[in-house]
Amino acid sequence: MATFVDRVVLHLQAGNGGHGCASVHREKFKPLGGPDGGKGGHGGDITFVVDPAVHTLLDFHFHPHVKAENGKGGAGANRDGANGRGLILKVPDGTVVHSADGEVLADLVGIGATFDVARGGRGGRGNAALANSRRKAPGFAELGEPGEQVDVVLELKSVADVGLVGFPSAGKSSLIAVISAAKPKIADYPFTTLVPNLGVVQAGEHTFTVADVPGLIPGAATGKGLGLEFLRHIERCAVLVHVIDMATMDPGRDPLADIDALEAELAEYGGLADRPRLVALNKIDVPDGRDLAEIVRADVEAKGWPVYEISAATREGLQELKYAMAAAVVAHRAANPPPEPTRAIVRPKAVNDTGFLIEADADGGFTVHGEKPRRWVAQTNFDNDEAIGYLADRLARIGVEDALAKAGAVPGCPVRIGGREFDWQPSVYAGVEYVPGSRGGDTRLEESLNRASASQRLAARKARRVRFEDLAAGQSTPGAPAAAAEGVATVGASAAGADDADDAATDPDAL
Ligand SMILES: Nc1nc2c(ncn2[C@@H]2O[C@H](COP(=O)(O)OP(=O)(O)OP(=O)(O)O)[C@@H](O)[C@H]2O)c(=O)[nH]1
Ligand SMILES: [Mg+2]
Repeated sequence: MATFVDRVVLHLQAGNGGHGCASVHREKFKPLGGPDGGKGGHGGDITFVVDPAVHTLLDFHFHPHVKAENGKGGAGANRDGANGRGLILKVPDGTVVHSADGEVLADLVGIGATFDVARGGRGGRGNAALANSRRKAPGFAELGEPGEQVDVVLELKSVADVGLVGFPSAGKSSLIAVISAAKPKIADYPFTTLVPNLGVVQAGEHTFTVADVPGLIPGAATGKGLGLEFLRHIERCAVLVHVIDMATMDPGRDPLADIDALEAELAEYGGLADRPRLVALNKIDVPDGRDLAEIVRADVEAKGWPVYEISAATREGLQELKYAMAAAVVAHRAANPPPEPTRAIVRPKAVNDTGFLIEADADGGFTVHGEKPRRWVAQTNFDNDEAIGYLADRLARIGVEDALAKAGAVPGCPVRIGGREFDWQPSVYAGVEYVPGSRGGDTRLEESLNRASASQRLAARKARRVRFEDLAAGQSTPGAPAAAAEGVATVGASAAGADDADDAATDPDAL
């Protein structure tokens, strides 16, 4: 029988985005025909899907490193790169996905349940897409983003209808072997069963699954023996069957004490109180076994649970037990319709796509947190000055530069964004000359203050109009030519102002 693997650590790497391309269109008699670099394809995602044909996590055990395909790079003539193929990993029903630090990311129950676990990186834009009215022929393109890299722990909680509960060597594996086609290991030493065995049982027209799990000893709920392994698998069973050993020679153990000990562990684990119980008194074929069973039967029945005297060795009493199990499972199914497969699971990580946050570091530097700054840094080719300037423009536009200045950054101090470290040089990358003024002042601000205000410009325009009207009326004055020249200059200045505003409003990089 194939090894049953119910816990694996997986290292997942979604595909990287393809790089955008920087290319210039060339044609005869048209040497510089404009930018035509295409964008890179997106990297492939990694998704878990519950598949009915998969029963263990064994495949992942042998292949714990999984990588989806990268996006292809863009090319000239506006050719976009192909997207990387996504990977669909088939997992068994009842797989729980944990993050490396133990947080439950998804609980995959029901055929078809899916979970997008690692997202591929976005492809970079080519220089054709980066061109705008100001930057007509960008000599750079965006890099593709790296795909998400995550480590997860997959854990399989068996989804069986009936769980067999009992002390080690009570005969649980022997029972599942005789009522189903499962061939578990059976031996006369405790903890023979280390991982659960699942068997399919047919009773009349009903079919159900039975899980034989490792033996339980007192203290299991706190981790003794293989207790937690055992309890994890019992958690999802609809019906529990106590398998009680009628032939144990251990001093201090008797059937009722065994049941009480098992119940105490189940109660400590919690959440199992509502499961219907059956009691199978096993090994009645041994001398005294049958007598013992008859003696304790009444006491067990007093707990309100149906009792079956069986022998896994001689197969006595198995039919009644099988039919009783089937009846309990059918009753449970009728009361609890099968769970809807979880198709869309909201990713637990909140994606902040709006802003950024500045954190002061111990060494006098600053770290900028935020989805956009992180992504923009990842998209930047640091071998290309134009691309670096573009990054600085983008960061300045959402206010990172101002916020750093406010937080107390001084030129030259380290600023960390998306795992990279920069020396902060305000506005230099953006190509704007920064001339430090007096403390609290800024020469650029003073220049703009010297400009005529809107009301002054309006007054000048009115004055001009009056003079033109005067001219039209034929009242020539000696000051008119000078006034006309002043008017032209004013108009020119305001037109330049409008240009600035237009650029800022239509710049697609604000995205
Ligand atoms: N005489 C007799 N022996 C049995 C019967 N059922 C099981 N045994 C024996 O009891 C021993 C333990 O059986 P297992 O089926 O391995 O017990 P288990 O409950 O699965 O034990 P663990 O896996 O260790 O928890 C084996 O030697 C079996 O042959 C029975 O009905 N009659
Ligand atoms: Mg066993």
